[in-house]
Amino acid sequence: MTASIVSMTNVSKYFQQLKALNNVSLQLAEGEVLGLFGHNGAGKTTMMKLILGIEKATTGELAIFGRDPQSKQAWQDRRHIGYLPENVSFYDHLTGVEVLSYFAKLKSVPRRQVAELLELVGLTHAMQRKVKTYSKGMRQRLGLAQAFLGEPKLLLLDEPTVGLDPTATQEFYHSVDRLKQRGASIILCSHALPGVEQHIGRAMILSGGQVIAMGSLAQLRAQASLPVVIHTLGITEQLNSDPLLTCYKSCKDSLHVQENEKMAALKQIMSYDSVVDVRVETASLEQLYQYYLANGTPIQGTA
Ligand SMILES: Nc1ncnc2c1ncn2[C@@H]1O[C@H](COP(=O)(O)OP(=O)(O)OP(=O)(O)O)[C@@H](O)[C@H]1O
Repeated sequence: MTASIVSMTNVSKYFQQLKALNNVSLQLAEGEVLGLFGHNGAGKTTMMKLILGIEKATTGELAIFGRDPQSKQAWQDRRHIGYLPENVSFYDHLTGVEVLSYFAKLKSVPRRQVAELLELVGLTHAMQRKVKTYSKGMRQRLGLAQAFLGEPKLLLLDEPTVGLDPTATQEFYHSVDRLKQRGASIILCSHALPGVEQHIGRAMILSGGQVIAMGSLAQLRAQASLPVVIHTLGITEQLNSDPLLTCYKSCKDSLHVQENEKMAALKQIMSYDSVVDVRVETASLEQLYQYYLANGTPIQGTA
């Protein structure tokens, strides 16, 4: 078994009496993308800071690339970490290309990557302009380019799509997918849930510093037992008369069915010649998030 890129075992972080993180465990494998979710103050940024070695855990075990992030040797590993902080800020009087060249030098990354990354995030046209003239979205794009420098093996992205327009958001997720394919492990923290789900392997939901849900979306859906919604067209009458279909909660042309009953319901629906269309909708990340915030209980142990 390959070693985890991020290994956290029963990690807690206290700020005086406040438990910002409480008994959190995580094993993040190479090439895995974890979505980290939670309300304001849930502990997401604290977790990233512990992984970066900016903050020290109060209790618990942490290993990044197999090493304690507080150890002297860990500074070398940080070259392989890309970090986009929540509120990105740069030297305003420098141009875009100067800012990125500066970070490239700090990370010992070849200069050619600067132009490549500016192109990737769509800033080539503005690279000679001072950052103080950049819009919010342009600053965010520059922040992403900075995080992508040196093809990091571990990427920590705090609210990466804030301020990005829909095209830039899509391009950002393409970059995430590409880095993942090349083996990078990614922790992606976002309040903008729609659009995230197809790019993450697992989700962790934090509440008050504690993990209240952890797993793939399929696992979280199964645990939550949220119904699958089957939308139909052309069988309104049968939905109200067929006893094999009226037993499911029906709303106009839709049925609310438990996952394990889905195929039986679909077979029955398809037995009618008049059926024109069928669409199956599973619980979205947003719905799962709301469900676990309302019903989740703290999870202990290795995840
Ligand atoms: N240096 C600090 N000193 C004292 N308390 C802190 C410190 N850093 C964070 N906290 C507290 O720890 C808790 C978790 O904060 P954190 O920034 O990790 O939350 P978050 O999930 O990232 O929130 P947001 O979504 O608003 O960014 C909050 O109550 C916060 O006030």
